[in-house]
Amino acid sequence: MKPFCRDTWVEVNLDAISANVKTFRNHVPAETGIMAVVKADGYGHGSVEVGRQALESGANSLAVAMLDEAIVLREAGITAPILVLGYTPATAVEPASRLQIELTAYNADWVAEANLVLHQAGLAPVGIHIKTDTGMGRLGVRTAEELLRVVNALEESHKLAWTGIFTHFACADEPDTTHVRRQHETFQSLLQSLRSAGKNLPMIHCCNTAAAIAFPEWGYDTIRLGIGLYGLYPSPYMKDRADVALVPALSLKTKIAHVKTATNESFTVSYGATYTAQPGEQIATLPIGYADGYSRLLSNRGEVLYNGTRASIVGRVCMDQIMVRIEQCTAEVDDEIVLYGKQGEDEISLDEVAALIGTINYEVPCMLNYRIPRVYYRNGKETGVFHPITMK
Ligand SMILES: Cc1ncc(COP(=O)(O)O)cc1O
Repeated sequence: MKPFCRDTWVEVNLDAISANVKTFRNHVPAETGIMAVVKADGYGHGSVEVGRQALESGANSLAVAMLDEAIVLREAGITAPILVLGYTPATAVEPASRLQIELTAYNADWVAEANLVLHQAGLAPVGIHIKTDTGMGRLGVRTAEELLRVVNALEESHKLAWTGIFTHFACADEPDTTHVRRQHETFQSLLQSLRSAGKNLPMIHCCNTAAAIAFPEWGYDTIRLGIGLYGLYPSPYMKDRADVALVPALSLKTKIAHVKTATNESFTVSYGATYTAQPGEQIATLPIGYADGYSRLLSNRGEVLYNGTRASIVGRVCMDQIMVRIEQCTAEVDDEIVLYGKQGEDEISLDEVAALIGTINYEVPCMLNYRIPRVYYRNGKETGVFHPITMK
């Protein structure tokens, strides 16, 4: 029995994940590792399968946004180092010890509280990466004094080990490098302040995909590879630079559920009757909608691929279905449609969809939710399916 009952699915090309890891492997210095960022369920691609493939292809560790995401990876049997990049409440740190997951810290009081929680539970020490805020304005210490306080608190702790220090860039994907260079200089100054205080520095990292592309020499001990892992560029500017050739890994496909031909001038389509089909137009109904994470902003604007050619979305995107106009009028039920990805000589890229709905390519795959199964391919063959609705 097929593991899903609706013919709408995401295809993830694991060969693309592998190729993208190897591209960055060759782009950054040999001594720089690769930390594959698989937060948000692998940017919508599936964190377990993408994480496994990235590690097999040369990544050294994984990163996620929250401890819950790291637990999923450990429960799937992944034993590689995992770093939680976001905030973890001190009261919630026990699983990080039990499953040996590294956490991020930037506050001496948090260190003391987390140390007490682990001490009272009699658990093993947890590795901690200190986050510095050099200009992202999100999480992290901002001054050398704060930083030294956190380092000293970690050194006094018996249940937390200082294993890394990092920062995150806000504008590394832009042509004007003023901000990113200023952030890197601030980061270097903070690192130097610790060396001057006699501290030996653990793992150092600062590069996201954009900085890894533009400043590979800032790789330090590892880059944190997110969007580039999935074959997407952080910005149009980074794509135009063409420093690295990336292969998009995700496609979104469905099959026609119903076909009809407009018979008269009053043939309106979808809620609000915002589209009137001309007599003779062929309208196909597709089983995907905004409740799947396919944006309603594509109403009367988006396009899909049928038989290698474009078909316009007509009418409003519904919760579970959309309608498209088939120009050749040759469509039949069960014909395959590509919503994101390639078909024939054409491609509907995530960049194109993101521009249409006024967002960035990062958000488009992250929107695809639990209702859509992920089907994985390697060497052109299906290797597995993960369907959140029916599988744990
Ligand atoms: C702290 C942190 N680090 C790294 C990333 C990955 O960024 P890209 O997807 O742009 O590579 C995200 C993030 O929040």
